[in-house]
Amino acid sequence: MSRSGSGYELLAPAEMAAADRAAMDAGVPGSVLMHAAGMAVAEAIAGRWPRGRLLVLCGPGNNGGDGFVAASILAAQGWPVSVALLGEREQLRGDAAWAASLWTGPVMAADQVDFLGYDLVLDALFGAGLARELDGSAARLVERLAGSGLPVCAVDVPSGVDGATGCVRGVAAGAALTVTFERGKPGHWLYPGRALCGELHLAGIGMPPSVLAGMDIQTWLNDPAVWLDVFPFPGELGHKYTRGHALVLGGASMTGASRLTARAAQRVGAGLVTLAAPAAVWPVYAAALESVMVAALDDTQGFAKLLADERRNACIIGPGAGLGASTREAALAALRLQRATVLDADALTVFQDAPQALFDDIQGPCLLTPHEGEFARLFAVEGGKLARARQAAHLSGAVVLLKGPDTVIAAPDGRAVINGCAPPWLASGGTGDVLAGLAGGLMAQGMPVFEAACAAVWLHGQAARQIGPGLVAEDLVATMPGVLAALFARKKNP
Ligand SMILES: NC(=O)C1=CN([C@@H]2O[C@H](COP(=O)(O)OP(=O)(O)OC[C@H]3O[C@@H](n4cnc5c(N)ncnc54)[C@H](O)[C@@H]3O)[C@@H](O)[C@H]2O)[C@@H](O)CC1
Ligand SMILES: [K+]
Repeated sequence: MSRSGSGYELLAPAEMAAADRAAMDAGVPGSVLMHAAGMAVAEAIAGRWPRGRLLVLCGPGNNGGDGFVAASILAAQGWPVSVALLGEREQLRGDAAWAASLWTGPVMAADQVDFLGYDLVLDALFGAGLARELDGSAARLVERLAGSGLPVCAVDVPSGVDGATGCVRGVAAGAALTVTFERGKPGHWLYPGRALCGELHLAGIGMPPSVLAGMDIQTWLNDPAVWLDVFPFPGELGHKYTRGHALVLGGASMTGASRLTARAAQRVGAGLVTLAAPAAVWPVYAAALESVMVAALDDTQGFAKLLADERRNACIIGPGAGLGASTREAALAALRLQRATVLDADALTVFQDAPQALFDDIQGPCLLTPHEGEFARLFAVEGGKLARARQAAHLSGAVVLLKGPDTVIAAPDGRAVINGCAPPWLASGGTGDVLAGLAGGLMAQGMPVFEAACAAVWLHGQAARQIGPGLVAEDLVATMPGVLAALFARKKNP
């Protein structure tokens, strides 16, 4: 899936509607925005497909209005265009009624549509105004569209996809191309909506920049623009003691996991990394690690004792840690001392019986990195992925990084980022351990938690893209220098 256009700010449909209203208040008529939207759709279609028989499906609101505009423009360019309307023409209101008046050809009733005989469909049924599950004639039409096998261009979102959540409300037909306006929406980047959008094209429609600049945007696509300003680029006068000291808890049996974590923390720039492991397995770790220091833990309080040295300013606990008391004690010790703390894997599950006890101790900088299973063990929250991550951050007081193909990072203050750069070959054992190490390594260097989490996810995804299929977790660590070099170059030449 390729994505064109610029812009990493995301607006939920209700926010986009508010922007539309503000633009109108600022003196840009809705019809002007709608004409620009329809024109952008027509241009996108003409730029992508050879001229062919086009069926335009218009809905009862302004999404349908965009469809009427695009139909009129393409017909004037000589495209054979047919238009069908879901609903009654007399019921159209405002800008949509104006747009329909531009179309002088026949308008079919949606239930009369026969998909045979067309080369392409423009789906302008529902966009930002989707308010409930599709049912009845609307659902039947979208089901028939999905089953038609025809290529689809969707206006704003594929009809039935909720722009706020990416969830399908009833039914939706996948598009080859989705043309949206001014800013992307969370639903373009959250699955299943993301897969249903096909290629995403972002078109400007003349919204005054002051309108968008005046919005309190809280949701972004993961992009260095969100966090580059606070990324810890090493200073010329820096030395290892100024670049943080990450302390990683090693487990008694799954020794590879925390080694990956420690190496990732090093690679991303932590000045020093110590791996603290039970004394019985200390030789395993010590033999496998050179520049990572290995400390032997003789009891469950050992980790807390290591934290007495304040220079150990960040902790990464969980990968391969095991579900015993030592993992729990280490996590609580780090949190109580308000060290920058990453809790991953076992360090999340170990609190499943009493998550509030964990949340009560989160007073300082803390990142939780659950996958969906671990998340469900800690948080009884419902809704789309973005809303659930936000609620979890609010409830716990930690930044929550909810993993998956569309990883969401949410901060307790309401900010959230959706990641769009993780290829599917990242889904393999050990990659999460590397991610925890990258985040913790950045936090050790003083990067704020939310931005560190976003940067870690981005670096992880970029490394995976460079490696390609066949990736194993170790490759991510080895690829990090090249990814960082490209990021450093971007910092110099933004
Ligand atoms: N001036 C504007 O507001 C602009 C809006 N634009 C377009 O307008 C769209 C938003 O327009 P609207 O807010 O009118 O919303 P939509 O056109 O997406 O949908 C609203 C209509 O659908 C009906 N509806 C909602 N959910 C339904 C369901 N499940 N089953 C059956 N009917 C349902 C509503 O009753 C209403 O009639 C955007 O997606 C974009 O395409 C663009 O033209 C840019 C300018
Ligand atoms: K649509």
